[in-house]
Amino acid sequence: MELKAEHIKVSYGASEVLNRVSIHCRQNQFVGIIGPNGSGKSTLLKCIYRVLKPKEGCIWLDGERLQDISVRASAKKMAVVAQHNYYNFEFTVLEVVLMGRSPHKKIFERDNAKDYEIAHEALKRVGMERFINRSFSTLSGGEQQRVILARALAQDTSCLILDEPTNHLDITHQLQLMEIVKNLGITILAAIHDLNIAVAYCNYLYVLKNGEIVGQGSPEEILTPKFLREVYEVETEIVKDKNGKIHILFL
Ligand SMILES: Nc1ncnc2c1ncn2[C@@H]1O[C@H](COP(=O)(O)OP(=O)(O)OP(=O)(O)O)[C@@H](O)[C@H]1O
Repeated sequence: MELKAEHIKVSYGASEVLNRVSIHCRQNQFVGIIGPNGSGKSTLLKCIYRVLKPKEGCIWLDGERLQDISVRASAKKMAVVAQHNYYNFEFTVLEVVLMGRSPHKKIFERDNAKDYEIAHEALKRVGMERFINRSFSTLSGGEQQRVILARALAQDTSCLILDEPTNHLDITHQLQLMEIVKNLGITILAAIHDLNIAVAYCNYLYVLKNGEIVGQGSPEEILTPKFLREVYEVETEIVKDKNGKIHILFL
């Protein structure tokens, strides 16, 4: 699926948080959004997954304007792993993952054997099948994050939006999540803090600072010590490993 955001403007009261931000995720590209705290990454993603309505600008899914598509129809195309996941009621892990199936069902249609199979498979993929009957609220932050990824996998979409997906995860599960997501072979848009994770998995990066895109390109093209100094005010050294992949050392 192709995803485009054009000239997105968002303000909270008098303060402008996004100023005419445009991004383009081509089909099956893994696109990262990086940038300092408060630069507007989550706000941009929230506009895309319909939690926020931009003041100006337009979002396109496969050439259709998001505002012209029903929420159910967009949920069939786009799944979300957000930063914070709260439920007001007690749900088991299985119930949370089954929620991923709801865009595919009619109102009041019950989950069927195929839905259960898909949910089990998704939980297995993220290594959470043994927690299937646990209450979601009793899980650790990292376990919850993996269940939310399972819910997104069960949604079976051609686009996945991730807001700092590795936040709560230890290094094993950070890499596991990124590998799972990459291997889906679908369009991915992810806000990522860890620059080395972004380098390792993204084909293309957008850099946000103070609500504006200040850089874009492949990680190798844009992540230079000079650019990182300008954006993050840190000193770095870029090294290449034996496969030619770059790694950022913070000095
Ligand atoms: N509901 C709100 N009301 C007022 N200001 C808000 C609101 N939500 C976000 N902001 C502000 O908008 C700016 C952008 O926030 P956003 O969460 O998009 O940044 P971010 O780049 O995702 O940050 P982080 O890396 O810290 O998660 C911040 O200055 C934040 O304080």
